[in-house]
Amino acid sequence: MDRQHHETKMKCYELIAQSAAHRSGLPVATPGSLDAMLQILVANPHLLAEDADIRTYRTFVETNGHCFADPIYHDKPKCSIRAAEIRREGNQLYTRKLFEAALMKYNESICASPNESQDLAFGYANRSAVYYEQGFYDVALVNIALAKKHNYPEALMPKLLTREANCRSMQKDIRFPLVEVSLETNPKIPFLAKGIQGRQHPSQGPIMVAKRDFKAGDVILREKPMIACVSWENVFTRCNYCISTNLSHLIPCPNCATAMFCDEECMRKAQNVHRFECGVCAETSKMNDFWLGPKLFFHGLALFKDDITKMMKFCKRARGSDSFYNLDYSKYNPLDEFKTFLTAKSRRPGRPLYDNIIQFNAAIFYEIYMKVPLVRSIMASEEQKDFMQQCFVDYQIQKRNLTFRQDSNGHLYPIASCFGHSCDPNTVLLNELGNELKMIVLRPIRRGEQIHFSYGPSYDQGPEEHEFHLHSLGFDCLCDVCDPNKCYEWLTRVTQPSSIDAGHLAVVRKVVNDEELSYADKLNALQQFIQRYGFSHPQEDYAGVVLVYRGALTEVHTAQMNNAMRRKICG
Ligand SMILES: C[S@@+](CC[C@H](N)C(=O)[O-])C[C@H]1O[C@@H](n2cnc3c(N)ncnc32)[C@H](O)[C@@H]1O
Repeated sequence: MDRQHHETKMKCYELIAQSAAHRSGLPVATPGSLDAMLQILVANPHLLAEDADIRTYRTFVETNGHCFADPIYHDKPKCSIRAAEIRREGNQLYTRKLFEAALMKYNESICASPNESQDLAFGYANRSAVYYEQGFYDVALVNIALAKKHNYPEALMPKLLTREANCRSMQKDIRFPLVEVSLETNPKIPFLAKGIQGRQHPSQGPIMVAKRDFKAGDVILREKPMIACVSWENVFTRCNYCISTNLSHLIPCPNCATAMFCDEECMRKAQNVHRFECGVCAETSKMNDFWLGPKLFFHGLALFKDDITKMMKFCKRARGSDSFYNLDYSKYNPLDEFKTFLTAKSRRPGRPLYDNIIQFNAAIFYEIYMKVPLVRSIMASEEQKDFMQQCFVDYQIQKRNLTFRQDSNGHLYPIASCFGHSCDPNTVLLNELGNELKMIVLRPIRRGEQIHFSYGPSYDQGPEEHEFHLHSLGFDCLCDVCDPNKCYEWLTRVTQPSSIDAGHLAVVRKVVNDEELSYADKLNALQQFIQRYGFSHPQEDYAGVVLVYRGALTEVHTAQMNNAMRRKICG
């Protein structure tokens, strides 16, 4: 996905360079794709002109709207016939034992089922069959309960009851190792370890620095997103509110066929923003990479209790903190956080062409959201409409400046965003399955050192892959590996002769490869080694162990997330 984006962008830069030749008659790529947008921009130079403003883009979208929309993405109403059709596609995948793909279809079918229809019950029952087949009996039981609650037909009940009885007899207690480290926390940011401070770096802007030593394995940050949205590919696999990956127990929005939630609580919390997009969710979620600006706008509007005049006044004179790091999260105030979002500073340079695409997208979003009666009723005057569209642009640019890319879903993690990037990071940021980020120390960090993680590029990816990921950063990396003033010294240290005990290294390798040993034992052995030989970083042997440790942490994290999810659903 990332590579595809990168290639598309590169292609467009080439196109721009030869734009004179391309100004007329460019073939339009898949409607709605980034590729298509870039081509349209090149073919319509007035959109790239300096005086092009939100009205220029709005007029263009109003007159040409039909060529941006791909009809498959249009929101469809709930419908029994369609739900049954999608379920049948799921059944075919199930028969071929393509369980994950089958689950996605069952979720889509559940979402398309009219409220209280038997299709809903069939969807849950089929989902239980997948989990039964895979041996996840507790999750299967939750889905059987959902099917029963939603009028599963009496005539078919015996089959479901037999599956239920089988699940109960097979249920086992499954345990995963825990690698929690509890550190004293920052009094103002209770989800960040104490002893980490913001500081200005001459070339990287604000950075985070250790004010005390940290050990390998220390969990220094656990953060939930301020706001998040799922991409089109994930609408039937992730919660629309908290973006947790969740194939097993998503429940549908009662009013649309696109949004799903973990449970009633996520559904309730989502309403602040979802009520503005219910009915156009399919259209908005296909705009990969660009939905966060509008989402932040509606998040803000909800904080002002839908009073657009009040919000406009507030935004004109908003004076917030220049960094989320300075907020007091122990007295969490979403309005202060929103204000900080508006005023926080970042050093990311502007990207002219990319900003044009954001303008273009904002105009398309404007068209889509104005179809929602609630939005139309609030945005009454031209000034209010312009304000909304301008916010879509500004918030998207601001979001891009403040954040880092982790996956294809959109999110804003205020505190994690304060940390810089390094291609030789001393922490790892994990959020494989869920919405919560966890920052874990990979190797000893001494007082005074910068704390960083990788936004994507990492020196161990090999030159070509590393180069590719560096391109997608959107800024020139100045970490120890890439900064021309530092890289020679870094390389010299990599190739220095090993100063670690060969016997100890052999023991660690043996422990890691021993299939009889638990993850907890392996992590323990790795952590002790990494801690003891911290001074040898980045020598090859040492760096190799750190890499293995990073992989093991990721695996254990995934297992923990699965376990946490099972506990959440199964009690
Ligand atoms: C998410 S912010 C990180 C916090 C931050 N320094 C800031 O400006 O808000 C990302 C921005 O930090 C800067 N940055 C982070 N890591 C960097 C690095 N390795 N080299 C150069 N600049 C970096 C870039 O300007 C980037 O756009």
